[in-house]
Amino acid sequence: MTIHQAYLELKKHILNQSEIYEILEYLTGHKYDWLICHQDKLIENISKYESVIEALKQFVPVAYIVNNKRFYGIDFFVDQRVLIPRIETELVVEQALKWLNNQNNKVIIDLCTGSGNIGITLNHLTNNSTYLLDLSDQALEVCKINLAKIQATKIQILQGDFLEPLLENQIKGDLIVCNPPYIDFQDANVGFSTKYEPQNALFADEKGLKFYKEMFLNFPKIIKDINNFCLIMEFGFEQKTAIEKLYTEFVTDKNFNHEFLKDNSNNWRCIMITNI
Ligand SMILES: C[S@@+](CC[C@H](N)C(=O)[O-])C[C@H]1O[C@@H](n2cnc3c(N)ncnc32)[C@H](O)[C@@H]1O
Repeated sequence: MTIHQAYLELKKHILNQSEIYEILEYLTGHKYDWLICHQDKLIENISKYESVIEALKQFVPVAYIVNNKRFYGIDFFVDQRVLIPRIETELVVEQALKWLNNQNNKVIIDLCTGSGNIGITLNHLTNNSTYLLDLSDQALEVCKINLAKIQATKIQILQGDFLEPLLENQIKGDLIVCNPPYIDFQDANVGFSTKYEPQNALFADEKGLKFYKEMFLNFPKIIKDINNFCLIMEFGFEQKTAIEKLYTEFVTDKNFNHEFLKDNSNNWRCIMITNI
C-alpha cells in the first residue's frame, strides 16, 4: 500500500486533514514535507497500519493512537491515562503569560495538571519554579514523561487531593492555574469522543462545581503575596452563571478583582482572580 492509498483510506475515517497527516507521520516516521513529495512510496509496516485502522473504527482519538498532542506549539506525550489537552485550554496559558509579563522569580502552581500541558508550557516558556499536582498517580506518570521530553527546570510534582498537598506542606504560589474536572455526572451532552478519556479527569461532584467552591473558599491560603497574585481557572462553556454565583457567595473579600474570559470560539471559558 502506498502513502497515497493510505491517505485515501484514512480519509474515510478522519475528517480533519492535519490528523490524517499525524497518522501518516506516525506510520512512516517521516514529516509532512517528505510525505507530500513521496506519495508513491510504500507503507512498510502494514500491521501497524492495520491496527491504526482498527483503532479508528473503534473511534479511538487520534492523539491516543499517535501518543501525541500539540499544545501551545509544544508536542506532549499522551495516552489513556490523561485527558487530551484541548485547544480552548490555551487561553489559560495565554492569560498566565500576560500576567507574568516576563517576570522570572515567580512560583507557578498547576493544579489538576494531567499531562502537565499547562504547567510545563508555562515553565518551559518562562523558567519560573513550578509545582504540578494531580490526584492520579497514572496521570503523573505521563506528566513525568513530558518533563523528560520537554526542556523544563525547577519543577516539582506532588500527588494528592486538590489543595491538600499545598495546605499540608504550606506551599504557596504567585500564579495559580487550574483546569479541573468540571462536567456534571448527569450531563447527557458528553460527546462519544470522551469515552476513552479518564473519567476522573472529566466529571466532578456538585454538578461539576466542586473544585470551584473548594478553590474560592481556600485560595488565599495558597497565595504567597495577596497584594500581587493571579489565579486562572477554566470552566465549561455553560457554567459562567453558576461560577459567578459561587464566587459572590464564597469570596467576600473586596480586595480581589475577578473577570471572566472568552475563548476563541466566543465561549465563556475562564475566571481570572487578581489583587486590585
Ligand atoms: C480536566 S483534566 C485537566 C488536565 C490538564 N490540566 C489539561 O488541561 O488538559 C483534570 C485533571 O484533574 C485530575 N483530578 C481529578 N480529581 C482530582 C483531585 N481531587 N485532586 C487533584 N487532581 C484531580 C485528573 O486526574 C485530571 O488529570
